[in-house]
Amino acid sequence: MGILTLDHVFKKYERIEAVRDVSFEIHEGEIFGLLGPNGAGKSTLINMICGLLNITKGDILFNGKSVKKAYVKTKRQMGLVPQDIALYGNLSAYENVRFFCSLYGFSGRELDKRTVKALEYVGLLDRKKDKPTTFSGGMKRRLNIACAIAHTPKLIILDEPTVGIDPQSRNHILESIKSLNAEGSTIIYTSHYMEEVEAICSRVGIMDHGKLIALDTKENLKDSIGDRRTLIVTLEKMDAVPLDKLLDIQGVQTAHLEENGVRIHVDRDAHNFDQIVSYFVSQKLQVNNIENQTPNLEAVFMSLTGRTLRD
Ligand SMILES: Nc1ncnc2c1ncn2[C@@H]1O[C@H](COP(=O)(O)OP(=O)(O)OP(=O)(O)O)[C@@H](O)[C@H]1O
Repeated sequence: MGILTLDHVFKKYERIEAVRDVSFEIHEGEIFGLLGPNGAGKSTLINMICGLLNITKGDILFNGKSVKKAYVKTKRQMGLVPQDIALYGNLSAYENVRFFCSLYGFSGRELDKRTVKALEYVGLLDRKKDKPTTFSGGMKRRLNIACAIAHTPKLIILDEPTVGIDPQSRNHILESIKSLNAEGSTIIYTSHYMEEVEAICSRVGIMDHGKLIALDTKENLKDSIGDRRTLIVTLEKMDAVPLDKLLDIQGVQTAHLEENGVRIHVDRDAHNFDQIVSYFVSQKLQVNNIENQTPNLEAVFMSLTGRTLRD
């Protein structure tokens, strides 16, 4: 049995059905990626897992016990890094972590030891005396993570922890997640950045409009669209780009306009490069670049929904 089981979970807000019949299992020891565009229902699902939101229908079991019941001991084994940063501005970094960890029943030397370790994990020990109000966005996010992990939870859930931060903090966060996992924590990582999910997760669930539309290892997901390649054609100007004639070229499966050009899916073995270039030339559209992409999770999402993750 998995560490976490979602069994036909629904969530209905007043008017919106944000989560619709989602079922899956999280295996102990894995880094599971929950990928989906804004509004897909990821945060709603996460908040139900942590018991912060009521489940409209269905159930979620953590270590075999329903999260609907307030089993304090069970809940202590979860750590949530929420999307919105939750820190006390008038406390130092050290005091913030210490406070959150104390809520889990730790005190004295053990509490201090855990506080130091968590700050070390996120690379903020040298700033322990400073208040978060003096921190950059990335440092605040790292401190937020330290507060959620100091009690060494078995399951750590991170809800888009890298939104709007600098690349250095982002790398730091991704590395800390890998280390926490190597030390035994199971991780759920939600994001709409497919590069991050590809970099650290082993299995991936893809959500869209409240539904789980795919779940597998990232390799299997990419293999599932292995019958095609993606060409990204960058154009000098985007005046008028008729796509219908492109679809007449043998081996072209789909074509979508993007900000600076056209994204074209072609059969994996198609030899239609010349015809595609000739088509743009015939339309008097100057081609600045053509990128031949190997399948990634963005392509999987595109293949399932016809949209990009950031539409
Ligand atoms: N408290 C709420 N009341 C009503 N509707 C809500 C509430 N919270 C979320 N929603 C709606 O539920 C849907 C799913 O939102 P949710 O925040 O779970 O998505 P998400 O995948 O986490 O997206 P994001 O990355 O933007 O947070 C959206 O349509 C959103 O507008």
